[in-house]
Amino acid sequence: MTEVTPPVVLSIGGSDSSGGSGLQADLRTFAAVGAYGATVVTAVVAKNTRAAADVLEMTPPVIAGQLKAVLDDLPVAAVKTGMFASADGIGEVLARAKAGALPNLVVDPVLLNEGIKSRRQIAMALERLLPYALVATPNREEASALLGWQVATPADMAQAARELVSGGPQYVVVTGGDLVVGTEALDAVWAAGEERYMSAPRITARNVLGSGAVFSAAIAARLAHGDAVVDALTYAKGLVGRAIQDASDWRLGSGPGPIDVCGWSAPVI
Ligand SMILES: Nc1ncnc2c1ncn2[C@@H]1O[C@H](COP(=O)(O)OP(=O)(O)O)[C@@H](O)[C@H]1O
Ligand SMILES: Cc1ncc(COP(=O)(O)O)c(N)n1
Repeated sequence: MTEVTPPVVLSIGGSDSSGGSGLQADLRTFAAVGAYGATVVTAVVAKNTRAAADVLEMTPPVIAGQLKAVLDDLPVAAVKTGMFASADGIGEVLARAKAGALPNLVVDPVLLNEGIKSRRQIAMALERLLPYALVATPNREEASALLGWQVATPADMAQAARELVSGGPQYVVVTGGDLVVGTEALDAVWAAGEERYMSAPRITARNVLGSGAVFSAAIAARLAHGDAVVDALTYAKGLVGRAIQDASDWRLGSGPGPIDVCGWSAPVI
């Protein structure tokens, strides 16, 4: 059945001037999944497909003002958080999460390496936000930073997911986009007390920019549509794989470019 009004998903994160990741990727993903996207900008990142040049942080009052404007008005059904430039910015989101105002919260604990002054403080603030998340989606490096040990192997990823669940979120996916295990793209999932892996064919592709953003945004969008969490995870895994595949011939920028979440280059069957 077609919904009359699309479900609203709120993305809280950074603007990526290249358009490949961050809020821009989230909005494309929401559109591709049939959800309406609202945004809270936490930072403006000057970057292209080669490197990030500069990060302009939004102040906590600016973040709080955007949160208030959206949450006072729109029927937000799911929320995704991405990049933050400071721990104080996360504090504003945490206050709303504690007040129960952020339904179906998906936390992608983005920890950028370039242009960020206080990575450790951001990681600690994200740890405080995680108990309010329904789903968390760290990649291996982010899981390592959150837990303080090196998440290397698939067994480590499963252990990391289990440890992060004990810190609060009900579901944790440790993504392994950069892990080469045979021909598989492997993610470790801790879901409803059970450990499992999600696996899909690994695509040899140079364009993988925004894969993590698309994955977590698709989860939030499907949750907004009313999917059970495991169904939303399965959907997102399929979508990101297809998007990487369909963008494999794209030449947008001279570094790793964006992925085809909208299916513009999908084969016509
Ligand atoms: N080359 C690839 N082929 C297939 N799936 C991939 C590939 N790279 C990443 N993925 C998938 O994309 C999702 C995002 O993972 P990842 O790339 O680890 O996130 P991030 O961008 O945060 O580092 C995961 O489901 C991962 O398995
Ligand atoms: C502004 C900004 N920059 C980078 C990322 C990480 O992107 P990904 O991990 O999905 O490639 C992000 N979520 N937001």
